[in-house]
Amino acid sequence: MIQLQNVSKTFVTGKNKIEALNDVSLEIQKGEIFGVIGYSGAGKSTLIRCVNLLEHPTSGYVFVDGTDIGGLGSNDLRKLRRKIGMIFQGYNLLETANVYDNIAIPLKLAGVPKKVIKERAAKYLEIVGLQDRSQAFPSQLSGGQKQRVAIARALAHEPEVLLSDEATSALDPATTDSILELLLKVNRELGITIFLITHELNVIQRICDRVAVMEKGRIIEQGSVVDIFTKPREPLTKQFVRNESRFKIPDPLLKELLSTGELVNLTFLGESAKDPALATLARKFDVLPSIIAGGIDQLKDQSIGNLLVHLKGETGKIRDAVDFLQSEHIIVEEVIG
Ligand SMILES: Nc1ncnc2c1ncn2[C@@H]1O[C@H](COP(=O)(O)OP(=O)(O)OP(=O)(O)O)[C@@H](O)[C@H]1O
Repeated sequence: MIQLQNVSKTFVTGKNKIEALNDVSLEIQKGEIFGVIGYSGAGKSTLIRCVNLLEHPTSGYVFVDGTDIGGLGSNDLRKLRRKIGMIFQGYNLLETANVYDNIAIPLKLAGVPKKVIKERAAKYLEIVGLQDRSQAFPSQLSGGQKQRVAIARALAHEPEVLLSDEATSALDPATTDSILELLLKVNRELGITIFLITHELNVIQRICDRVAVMEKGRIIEQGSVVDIFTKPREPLTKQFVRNESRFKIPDPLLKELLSTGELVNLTFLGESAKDPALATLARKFDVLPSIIAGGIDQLKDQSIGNLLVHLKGETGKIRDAVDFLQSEHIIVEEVIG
């Protein structure tokens, strides 16, 4: 649906040159939710803005539905932009217009007939759960409701793709969850492809199919959300994943546990969650496992179990036990002090 090929973007301000994007290549499939995660300044906003040419790449190509959008004239570009809706962290609503007009005015400017405008406003306000608030002004709405209006406004153009620029970053956790649920509904029920950028792993975890990690204008790692969660390779990816989902062991406890055995993080996926693997360690390998901590991460379509386990036994036997766990498709990571 969207392809970025070797996209670079350099901003020149006075004597300074900022390489906001450096040779970025990505492919977003039709119907998926694709997220880009990175810290502030990584280049995420610049990247997403290249998809609808709010920002023009310095070099490289952007294809939407097979069309090289860099080569489009202004008329065709306007048509293409109708295929692509966008929502923002700051909502970008017209404060002086009520909810209905926030949806209706852009449609009117796009030449949509009045009757269709009415139908679409009703339809999409219902989808976002604000059918009763069409006469309210943005100042009378909560942040979550404002984002719902912005989503309805974007959907009312019946786009194929929705771009989301940190849409939940200004919202509290419960409201974030409800907006993420809405984005999932938009993806599943309306079949809209979603390309989002965020600095919150929770957003990636809850709704994305695939993710790219961005640092200093480059994509440093990308893959399915499950792979990135279970087998992060790059230090930054590990930092995102561990901060969110791994156990923080107090130093004194860590020292004590390491002085009496080995400490391993076990990650269970799918079928491996059902095997009585830990019981086997004691029976077959003479290794005593003690569970120190445990948790479950819920991803979009599956859950991942995590256990922090202390293994007590002879070193050779612990090695055999770890080999056995790996043969059972459990991901084993040694915790070192
Ligand atoms: N219009 C601009 N002119 C000059 N520099 C810019 C411009 N837009 C972005 N930059 C610079 O490009 C780099 C990437 O910025 P960008 O906003 O894309 O990052 P980001 O990952 O989205 O971060 P944030 O979440 O803080 O916006 C930064 O160093 C930023 O200062």
